[in-house]
Amino acid sequence: IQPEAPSPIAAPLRELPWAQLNFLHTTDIHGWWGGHLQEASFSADWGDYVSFAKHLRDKADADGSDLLLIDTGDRVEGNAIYDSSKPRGKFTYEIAKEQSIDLISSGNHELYKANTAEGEFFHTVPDFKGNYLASNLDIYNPVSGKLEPLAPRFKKFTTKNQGIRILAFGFIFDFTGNANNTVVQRVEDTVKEEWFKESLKDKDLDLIIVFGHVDIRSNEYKLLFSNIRSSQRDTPIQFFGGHSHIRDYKIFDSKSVALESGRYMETLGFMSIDGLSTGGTKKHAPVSQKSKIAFSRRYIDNNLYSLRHHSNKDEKTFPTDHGENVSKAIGDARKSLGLGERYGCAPQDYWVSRRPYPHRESIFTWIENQLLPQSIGKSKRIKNGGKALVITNTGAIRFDIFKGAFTKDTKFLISPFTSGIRYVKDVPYKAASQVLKLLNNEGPIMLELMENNAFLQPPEVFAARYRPHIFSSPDRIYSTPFEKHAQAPMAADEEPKPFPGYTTQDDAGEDGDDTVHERIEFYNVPNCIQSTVGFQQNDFYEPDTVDLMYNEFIQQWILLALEYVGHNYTSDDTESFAHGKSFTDIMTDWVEEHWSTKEETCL
Ligand SMILES: Nc1ccn([C@@H]2O[C@H](COP(=O)(O)O)[C@@H](O)[C@H]2O)c(=O)n1
Repeated sequence: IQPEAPSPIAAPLRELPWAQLNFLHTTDIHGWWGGHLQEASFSADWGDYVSFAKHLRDKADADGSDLLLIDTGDRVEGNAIYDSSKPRGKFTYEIAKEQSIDLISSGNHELYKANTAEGEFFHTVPDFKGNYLASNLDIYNPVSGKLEPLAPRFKKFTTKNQGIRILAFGFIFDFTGNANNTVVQRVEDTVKEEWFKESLKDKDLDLIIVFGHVDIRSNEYKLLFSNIRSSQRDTPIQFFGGHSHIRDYKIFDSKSVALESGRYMETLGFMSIDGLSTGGTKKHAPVSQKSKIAFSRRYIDNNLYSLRHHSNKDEKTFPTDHGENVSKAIGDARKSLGLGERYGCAPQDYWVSRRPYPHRESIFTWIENQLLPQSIGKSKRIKNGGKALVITNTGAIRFDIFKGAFTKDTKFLISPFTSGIRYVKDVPYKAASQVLKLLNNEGPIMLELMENNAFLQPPEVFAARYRPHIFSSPDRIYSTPFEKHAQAPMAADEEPKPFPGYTTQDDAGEDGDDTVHERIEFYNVPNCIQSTVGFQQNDFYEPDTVDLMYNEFIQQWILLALEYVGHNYTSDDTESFAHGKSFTDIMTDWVEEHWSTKEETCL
């Protein structure tokens, strides 16, 4: 645990359903190696995970069962430890490789920029040699220039204790936003490949694992399931997914299920299978002689109260030397990056999706009404009487702002990306004012986004397209007041009481979370929000033209929307605002100017 992390809090827990074959699954870590330093529920760090996995491995060795660790990508971008280091990712690879991961794959964030994909090639792939799989991902070898698989396409192996013979594939969804040094092959094309069909002819298998950076309810996994099932009629198939940042579990058929394990080191997904055949040479008799296959899942809140409980350890016996060294290395990296540097004090909480939009506690309402108008309003063009519409995608904002200190750490949690703001000058207002609607409503742009597997909302919100039940209904707004610090210390004889946190509903019911929590509200937000800048309250007439400004990440969709309303602009018609200053820096400057750093407002 990091020295500044809040202490773990006692809570009612559900046990881990330990079985013949067990898994720990992480996904979408996005650089949160240090855990959450403002939330007790998720305050354990990567070093604690190293200790936890060691205890569970020992347990498996002691009772003759097996444990496998899986990570399904998006390890980078989203936390100061990755994004504020120079070069970006300087500490990430060294920290990640301290965990012994059995199956690992790439996410889309490893591929947005060419040098991040090269980071995989030069670091993560060799660090996890033999365990990194890339079933549908190629890279132009940075040394030879030749296109080649980033890592092996598949792997067959036998588990250490039970002798379970496993065939594993590591996929990424049909991502189209990658830099041009990688090639993602669509899943529908990959399943037609000879190597894939050939690998499925193997009759000496006890289990197939499909893991990857893929929403477990996506068309890609649907297709993989039907394809594999048609040649392996009876073999159990275990899927692990990611990308949508949520906890979820899907049942495909009586012998096939899928687990997705959240985001940002909040969740350690636990999965177990009983009743598998064991065709390999096994060192131990099967743990249980169940003839029927049985799957179980648990989503572990990543904090020391949970981790100690599930490993049957206490404060003294839980930390291993290895784990403590990893925690120290994370702490040293954080210190060297100066992440405690304070830019201001947030006067209140601002939420991504715990409040509806618009709302005075919505982070998007703050950006729309204060941050963007006040920052862009200072520009010469606006001061000289110009007007602008400024559009940004909600998915660019990655996390909530908590009342109190806004530090260098906070800056990158909220907005880790390097994108600046660009604009098209003097766009006819009639056209410019239709763009937001086109980006947000069902229609041609939305169809294009879907076809490109691109999205502009936060991933958790986008996940609702397959799971509408995750949204709160608007009339629940204040029915369960959220109190961040509701976790009162317990008296020694008191039973732990539930406090707000994850309350997951999945295909197996509502008992998946290891910690019994009270529900937190979750609201929809649009693809994009828009600020109007330079308009006066008493403006009577519409302007003829405005500057149409936008987060550069969404340029292709802005230009497409303009084309749809009859105005063809190309990227040559666009200019960068403030010499390409990133949105992240624009936000930080605003915070420095408007939110006092005085100690007493930071309590
Ligand atoms: N440079 C970037 C990269 C991504 N986004 C937005 O992030 C969302 C996707 O996040 P995942 O972690 O699920 O890959 C999506 O809304 C993108 O629009 C961005 O704004 N800038």
